[in-house]
Amino acid sequence: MAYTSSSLHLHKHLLLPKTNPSSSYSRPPPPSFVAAAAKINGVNGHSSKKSPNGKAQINGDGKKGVNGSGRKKAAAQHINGNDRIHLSVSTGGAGGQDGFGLRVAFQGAPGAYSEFAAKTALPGCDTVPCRAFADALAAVDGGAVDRAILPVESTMEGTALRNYDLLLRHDLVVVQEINLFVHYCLLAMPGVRAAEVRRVISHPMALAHCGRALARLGVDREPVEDTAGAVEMLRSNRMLDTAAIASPRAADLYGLDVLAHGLQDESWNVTRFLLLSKPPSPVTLPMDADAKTSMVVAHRGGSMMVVLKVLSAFSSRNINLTKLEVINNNDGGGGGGAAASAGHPVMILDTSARGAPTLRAFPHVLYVDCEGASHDPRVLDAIKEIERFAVFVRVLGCYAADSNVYDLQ
Ligand SMILES: O=C(O)C(=O)C[C@]1(C(=O)O)C=C[C@@H](O)C=C1
Repeated sequence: MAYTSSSLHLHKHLLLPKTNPSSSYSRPPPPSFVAAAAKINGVNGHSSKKSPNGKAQINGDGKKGVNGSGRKKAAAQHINGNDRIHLSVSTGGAGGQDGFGLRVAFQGAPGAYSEFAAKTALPGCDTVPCRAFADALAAVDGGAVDRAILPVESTMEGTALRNYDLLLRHDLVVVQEINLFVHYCLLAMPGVRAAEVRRVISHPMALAHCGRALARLGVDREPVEDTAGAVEMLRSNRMLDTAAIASPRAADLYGLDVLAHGLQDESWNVTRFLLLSKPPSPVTLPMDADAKTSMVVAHRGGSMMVVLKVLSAFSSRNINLTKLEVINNNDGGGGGGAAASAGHPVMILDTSARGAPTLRAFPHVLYVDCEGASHDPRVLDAIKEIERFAVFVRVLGCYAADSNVYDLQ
């Protein structure tokens, strides 16, 4: 196989006992957007807070956003339960720490999970729907918006390699992480019964996450751009033999019936999103903050030895890793792996050199997230050590560590 990827999922929340969120799905969702942080036992002990955010919003294309129904009053919590960090974060430029005045691009129609993640990160922001993730990243890169939100991994699928591919091609920095609990519902036009459904449409990831339930239903599956886009399509074409997989919020937003809750094969289904900005990072963290640093390391191959050296660079300084993904493309010849870039080297924008940033091709790459800020001398030393044997290291961002998992209940 030309292109392989293996990951060590070191996310703390994956190591913790599973809650059973599906138990609460039998009741309909509350009418308002209330993102309640499900605190993860024993991780950081920080409590979550709620802050009012009742702003109705219309996105640039005239569509209503998450809070756009006019009757919705959003009560989203602060993203960081840790006051010390939260209070020290400044979003820079326009907008306060809750994101008021900031425009955040997301992929999908209003009501997509990505939009909820953006509103969880920055409750006061204005969300801007984009057709594709590439459009969302181009929008922030080009200055049309202030931030973009990107799903980068999920407990069910691992790393979203296509989205990493996109991220690495841009000169963007990670400014925040958000773990969102993703529970899927089967939505249909009002009055349609489950027995009448012949086809289910949704984002490919959602269809994959609900494979067993869909097999039980014996329906055709059709991928579309995003979950909320599926709902919108269903609604505008008044499809009576088709259902969509999307969030209960999307059902509420578009006025559809929820035929079934908690459709995902695994009850514990969390997607990790990154909030991206143009550099320099508008977020400043104090030296002693609980922070994370994300980086990409390109090397000459012989991966397992390199992996050991990378692990040693961190472990010898007592630095914990929260992610390590190994990407190898051995022949560069367009082979048939499962990843978006199967058979192709990873393209990374090199912003380190003087002059214009250049796109460079690397067949052997590691995606690494470590605990600690990029200005922490221990992290700096570890990176320096890695630079001695790696071909190239790019720090993708330094941000407040947030191991909470946010739920839309
Ligand atoms: O389609 C959406 O609603 C999205 O926000 C995208 C997306 C993804 O790409 O992973 C986000 C979270 C869910 O896992 C399903 C789909």
